[in-house]
Amino acid sequence: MAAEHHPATPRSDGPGWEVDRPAEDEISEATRVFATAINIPLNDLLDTERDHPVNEPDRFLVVRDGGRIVGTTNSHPFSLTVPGGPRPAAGVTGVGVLPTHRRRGILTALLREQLADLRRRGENLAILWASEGGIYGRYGYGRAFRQHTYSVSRAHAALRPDAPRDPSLTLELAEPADVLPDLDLLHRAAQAERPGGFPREGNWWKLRLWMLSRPRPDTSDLRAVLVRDAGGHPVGSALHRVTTGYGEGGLPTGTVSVREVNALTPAARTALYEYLFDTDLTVETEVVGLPEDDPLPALLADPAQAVRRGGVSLWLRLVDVPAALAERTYAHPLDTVIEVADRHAPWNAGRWHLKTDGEHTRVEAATTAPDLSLDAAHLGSAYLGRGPVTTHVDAGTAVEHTPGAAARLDTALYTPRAPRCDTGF
Ligand SMILES: CC(=O)SCCNC(=O)CCNC(=O)[C@H](O)C(C)(C)COP(=O)(O)OP(=O)(O)OC[C@H]1O[C@@H](n2cnc3c(N)ncnc32)[C@H](O)[C@@H]1OP(=O)(O)O
Repeated sequence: MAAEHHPATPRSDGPGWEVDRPAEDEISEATRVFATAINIPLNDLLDTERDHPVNEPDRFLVVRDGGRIVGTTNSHPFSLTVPGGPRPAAGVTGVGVLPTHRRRGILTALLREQLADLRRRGENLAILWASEGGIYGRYGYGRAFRQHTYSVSRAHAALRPDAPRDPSLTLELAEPADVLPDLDLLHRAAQAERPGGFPREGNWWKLRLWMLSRPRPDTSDLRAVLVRDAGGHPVGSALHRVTTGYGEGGLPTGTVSVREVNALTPAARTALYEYLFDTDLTVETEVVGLPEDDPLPALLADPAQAVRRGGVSLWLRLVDVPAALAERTYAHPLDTVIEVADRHAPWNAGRWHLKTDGEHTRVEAATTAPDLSLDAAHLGSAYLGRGPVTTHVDAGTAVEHTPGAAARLDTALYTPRAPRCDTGF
C-alpha cells in the first residue's frame, strides 16, 4: 500500500486533485484502496470481482498522490425504473479515500468529475447506497427512500382470515441457482411495478446470490421457495435462510431471514408469508428490504405485534436536471418555474420552466420569476415521488415564492406505489 501521507492544509473544494481513469493493471490497486477505505477484507472484493465481473473498467475514476492511487469511485450502468418506465442511470459505488488522505477534497474532486462523466454518457440519474447519511447531500444526492425490515414473531404470525388463499397453488423449495429463470421472471415483474429498482442483467443475479449465500455461523444455505399456479407457472418467490439457535432448556430460538419476496398475485403473497412464518425450530421471521407501503402489515391479523425498523436508504441525484425532469411522467399536469442551486454540477444551476400534461413534458431554461427555489438534492429526494419538497420548505432549506407551489410539485411527482430497490451494488 504505502501511499505516503503528506499533511496539507485541509480543503474540500475539489480543485487541485487530478481525477483520472486507472490503467487496466491498476484496477486491483484501486480495489485495494476501496477495501482499505471501507474496512472490508480485500479477498471479499477480489472474489466478487473475479467470479462475477460486473465492473466496467472505464467507469472507474481515481485520484493519485505521488503516483499511488489514494481515492476511488466507480459506477455501474443500470436501467432504473422511474415513473414512466425504465431509464438509463448510474449506480455509484466503490467510493473510498485512504485514511491517510481524508478531508483534503479528494472525494469532492472524484464526485464532481464523475457527474461530468455520467452526463457525457447520457445517464441523467445517479443512485447510490450511502455508507453514512452525512456524506452525499452536499453533492446534490437526496435520500429518495428507505428500506424497511419487519420482524414477526411466530406467536403473532397469523394472517387475517380474509387474506386471499388459493388451494390450487403449490410450494416448491429449490436451490436458487436451479430456478434462476423463474426468480428472474418474478423479479422483473416486481421491478416494473414500482420505481427505484432495476432488473438484474448480466452477472447481477450471480453477485446477488453470492452476497446472500456468504457463510454465516449456524445458518442454513440460501433457499428459494417458489409458488406455482395450477398450470405450473411461477407466481411467487422468496429467498431466505434459517439461523439455528437453542436457548434455556434447549428450546429452539431460530430465525427465518427473508431477503426477497416477489408475488404476482395477492394469493401467492399469502402462500409465501404463511410458509415463511411457520418454520419449525424458529420463533421469528425477519423480512428485510420491504418498501414503505408493503402489504405485509395489511395481511397480519395483529399488525401491532410486528416490529418495523428502518433500514438502508437509496440516494438519488439528477445528473442533468432538465433532462431527468423531462424523462419521467407525472401524476398531474403542472406548469411551474423552479430555481435550482447546484454547486457541483453547474450546468443544472438556474431557472427551469417545467410544463407537463402528465405524459408529455418540456423543461426549458426560464427567465421569469421562480415559483420555488431549491437545491438539486431536494429534487433528488423528490424524484421517485415519496420525498416531499414541502418538507424542505417547512424546514426552511427550500423557499416557496408562489404559495402552494411546493405542494403542486409534490402532487405531480407523486407515485402511488412507494419505491423499492432490492439489489446491493
Ligand atoms: C456509494 C459508496 O461507495 S458509499 C462508501 C463511502 N465510503 C466510505 O464510507 C469509506 C470510508 N470513508 C472514506 O473513504 C472517506 O472519508 C470519504 C470518501 C467518505 C470522504 O472522502 P474525503 O476525501 O475525506 O472527502 P472530502 O475531503 O472531499 O470532503 C468533502 C466534504 O464532505 C465531508 N465529509 C467527508 N466524509 C464525511 C462523512 N463520513 N460524514 C460527514 N461528512 C463527511 C467533509 O467534511 C467535507 O465537508 P465540507 O465540504 O463541508 O468541507
